[in-house]
Amino acid sequence: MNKLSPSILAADFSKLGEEVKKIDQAGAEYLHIDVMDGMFVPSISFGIPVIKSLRKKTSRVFDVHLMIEDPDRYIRDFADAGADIITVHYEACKHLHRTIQQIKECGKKVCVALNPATPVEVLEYVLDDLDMVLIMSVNPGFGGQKFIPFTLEKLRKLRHFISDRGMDIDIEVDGGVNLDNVEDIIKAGANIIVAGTAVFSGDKANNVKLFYDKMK
Ligand SMILES: O=C(CO)[C@H](O)[C@H](O)COP(=O)(O)O
Ligand SMILES: [Fe+2]
Repeated sequence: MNKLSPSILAADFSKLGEEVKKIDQAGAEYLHIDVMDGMFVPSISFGIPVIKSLRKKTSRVFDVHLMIEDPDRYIRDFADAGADIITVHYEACKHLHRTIQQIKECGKKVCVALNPATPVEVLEYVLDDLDMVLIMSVNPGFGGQKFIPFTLEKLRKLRHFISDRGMDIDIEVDGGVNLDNVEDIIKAGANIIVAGTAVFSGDKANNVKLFYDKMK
């Protein structure tokens, strides 16, 4: 099933609770929460206290995208704050296998994100332990960037890589997704769609509806 995961990075932070309620009521099944540390990526966004307070506003799936160096230091804290899925970057983990086990020990779903330049083959030995793979379709760090076209081919490659191994795990795509490219992205193999700017600009509830119409 295809699902939408609106990225709150594009929301109005001065009324975050209301914005989250609006997209929840519009039917978005996931909430994409971008945590940035100013080290792995240039920006600093928000962290654990924000997730804790949002947890009181919605029971939707919290899809927490950690763009932080050495995420092992904070896995337990993000799990306790209310994350359902914890995504770590391949490029930010010194010992990826250990980090994945830590997330599983917290009882949370595990996702590994790959930057645009990272090949899908790096996941060979950990794929069995993953619930989802996140393909970055922009270089992480900012919302509102342009979708990088070669990542479509990468999505196709990953879908084959997974099915060749007799598996069926979620593929999430993140960065520059909009109503004009989402159908091609789904055709290429993604089934969890992150969209920030394209959901939070203008009529949010209608944008969620328009995405789900295209994602059928
Ligand atoms: O991880 C991210 C940036 O690093 C964001 O999730 C992503 O950029 C979504 O925003 P938009 O849809 O505006 O591109
Ligand atoms: Fe993200």
